Amino acid sequence: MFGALSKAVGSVCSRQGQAAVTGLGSVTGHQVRRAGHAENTNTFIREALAVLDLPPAMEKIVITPQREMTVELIINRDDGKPESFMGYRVQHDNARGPFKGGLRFHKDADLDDVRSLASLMSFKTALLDVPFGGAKGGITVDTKALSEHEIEKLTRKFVQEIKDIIGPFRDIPAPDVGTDGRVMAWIFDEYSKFEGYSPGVVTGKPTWLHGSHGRESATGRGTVFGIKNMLQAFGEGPPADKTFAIQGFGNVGAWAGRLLAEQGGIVKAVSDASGCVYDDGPSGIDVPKLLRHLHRGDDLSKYPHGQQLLRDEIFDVKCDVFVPAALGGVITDPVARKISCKYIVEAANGPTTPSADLILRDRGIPVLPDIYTNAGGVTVSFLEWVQNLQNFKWTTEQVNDQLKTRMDEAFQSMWDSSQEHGVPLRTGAFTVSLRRVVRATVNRGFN
Ligand SMILES: NC(=O)C1=CN([C@@H]2O[C@H](COP(=O)(O)OP(=O)(O)OC[C@H]3O[C@@H](n4cnc5c(N)ncnc54)[C@H](OP(=O)(O)O)[C@@H]3O)[C@@H](O)[C@H]2O)C=CC1
Ligand SMILES: O=C(O)CCC(=O)C(=O)O
Repeated sequence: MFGALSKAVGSVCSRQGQAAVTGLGSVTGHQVRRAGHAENTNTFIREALAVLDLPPAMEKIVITPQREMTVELIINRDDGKPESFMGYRVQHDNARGPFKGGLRFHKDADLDDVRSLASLMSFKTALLDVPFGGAKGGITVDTKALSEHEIEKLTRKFVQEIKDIIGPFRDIPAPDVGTDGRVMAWIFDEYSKFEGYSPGVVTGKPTWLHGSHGRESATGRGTVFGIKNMLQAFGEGPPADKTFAIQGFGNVGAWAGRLLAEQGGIVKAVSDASGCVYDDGPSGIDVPKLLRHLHRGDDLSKYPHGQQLLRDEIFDVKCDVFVPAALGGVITDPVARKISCKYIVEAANGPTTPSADLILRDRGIPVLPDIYTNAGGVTVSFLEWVQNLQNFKWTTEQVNDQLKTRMDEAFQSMWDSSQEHGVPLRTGAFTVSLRRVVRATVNRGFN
């Protein structure tokens, strides 16, 4: 086993030159179109595995999730009629610490989606070197069709069904698409009914209920730290005066947009599910004004300033940096062929398909990968969990400083590995993570 370990953690391998061919060459565009999201993630993992000289058994071990739970959730709707929903929790890997990852409430969430997102979590926590493994959960539900009371009942039902496999040292959920601090508070409350007062069972809670300062903004803020690091590494200078287009204007997209604008970045276009706003003026969209419009409950598609485009016309906007911050699988082959930006920064999880990724490489458009870009969320979740265990509260400045330090360090590791192996940043990121996950797995043993 120590032979395997030294192979696992040893340095470069002779196969690195073949990586692009070995990793993605075996996956044709046709296969990728048929494959689900999990297979897309696995393609990226396999490409990094081909760079590292790991024992062959490791491929199955790092790809296979440890546990997948599917539960039926029946609630009485407000009209008194029962309705059944499906919920999922996939625990991918816990070699480096308790399972960790968000909960997605969305009409298209399914087991395959959640499986892919769980796997990304294991490699994200490893890249940021926070002592967690990876998990993800979800419920197939259109939250826009449910009342707040119905969403609360559904959340509590979900906790009742998964309570035996979560816990502060077992598996710690957090927000993702369609969930927020309010949902995390219900999870904390429902779990505590069974196991006693347990703030550490979930992160992303409201700051007045054991949540951490800085968690709500953390993923967007981390994205902006990532953009700065990337621009600097490519010799471009700071974000000021660079142009941005942001797909998705929820928690992550809106925070990234707000912070970029504060730093002099020009946000030319933003979109959500309802449409796209575009402003080609010298200062772009007035982001605070747009946020005020949205906070009043008005649709983005009804924003009276700038120009209204169709939702997917955001991909046609010429900009320096395109930031997908919505759902996975949106950068497909046709999008990759036409997109008109210098860099893509994946604030969303899994936005680029493997075949589109190849097209972007051919076009020389660098991609800052999801497992790095959006890792600010889980990093501050880790800080929240630590505060919960200590029953202590840090200041916003302390949290944001820690976040910056960790995003900077992770960037350097990813960059160095990418340079060392002559591979794209995504493969560089996965090689760093895989080494850490495999080392922990092998050190802990299998008996
Ligand atoms: N929240 C977090 O801390 C983290 C989130 N992420 C990832 O970031 C991404 C966004 O998550 P988050 O901001 O939390 O989610 P939210 O639910 O807060 O926001 C999602 C946004 O995406 C928009 N959207 C949905 N479909 C489309 C579409 N087809 N085109 C354009 N916009 C669309 C939504 O629009 P509408 O409101 O109109 O439906 C909404 O603006 C996800 O990929 C998530 O996994 C990653 C790490 C942590
Ligand atoms: O904060 C967390 O624990 C996880 C957030 C998340 O789901 C993600 O990073 O994709």
